[in-house]
Amino acid sequence: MSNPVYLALDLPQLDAAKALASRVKAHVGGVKLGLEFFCAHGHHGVHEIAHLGLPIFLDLKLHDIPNTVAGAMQAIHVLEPAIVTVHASGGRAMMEDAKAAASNGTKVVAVTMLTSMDNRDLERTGVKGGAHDQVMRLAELAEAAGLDGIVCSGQEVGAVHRQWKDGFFVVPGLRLPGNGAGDQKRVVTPRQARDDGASVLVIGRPISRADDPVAAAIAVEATL
Ligand SMILES: O=C(O)c1cc(=O)[nH]c(=O)n1[C@@H]1O[C@H](COP(=O)(O)O)[C@@H](O)[C@H]1O
Repeated sequence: MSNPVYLALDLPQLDAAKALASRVKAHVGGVKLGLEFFCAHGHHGVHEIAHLGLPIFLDLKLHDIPNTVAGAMQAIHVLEPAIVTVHASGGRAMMEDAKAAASNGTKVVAVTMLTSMDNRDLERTGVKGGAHDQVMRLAELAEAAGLDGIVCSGQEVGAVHRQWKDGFFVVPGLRLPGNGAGDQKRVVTPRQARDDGASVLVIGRPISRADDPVAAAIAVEATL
């Protein structure tokens, strides 16, 4: 099985991001370029990282009216991303149009409830019922809209996987014992997420901020 770990390159400097990705390349299955990277370096930055030959997960978390999201999807065809994110809370029509506008080779996945939120945070946004209910509800909506899968925490991926057998599940908020959680609140280990059905394991700071990122990537790989 190929390595399910995607390294989140949340770094402000393009040179530093390129250097980090090329150092850990042999120990990850792909790289994730998110809002910080894309706002700073745009298409040029994505092309630069693509030269390394790893699959690219473009984590843009699109969330707007259907027409605007579809337009954004078309504008990134040229980057040939393996995976792109939209927000499930944008609704069914937005997700349908996002999928219709994406390239055939791109998986479109919907962010359900950010791993940086707990039940209290969710309730403050006006949503009752807790993380499990919210993720299950939005996963059902994403599946009905024809998306490839969702993003959720490792605490919900087992239940979602039982309900959506052939879904593609992206799980961030992963930590080895001893790693600081930082701003993440719904955290599990990479191994637990994989065993519960995650297709992709997103890991950033435990590797990118480690004293020795290569050793940290190897340590994650060794647990899988
Ligand atoms: O869509 C994501 O990738 C994402 C969704 C989510 O709910 N939580 C989450 O942390 N992420 C991303 O996953 C990465 C996690 O980074 P670390 O917490 O440093 O491992 C970041 O790049 C986040 O943008």
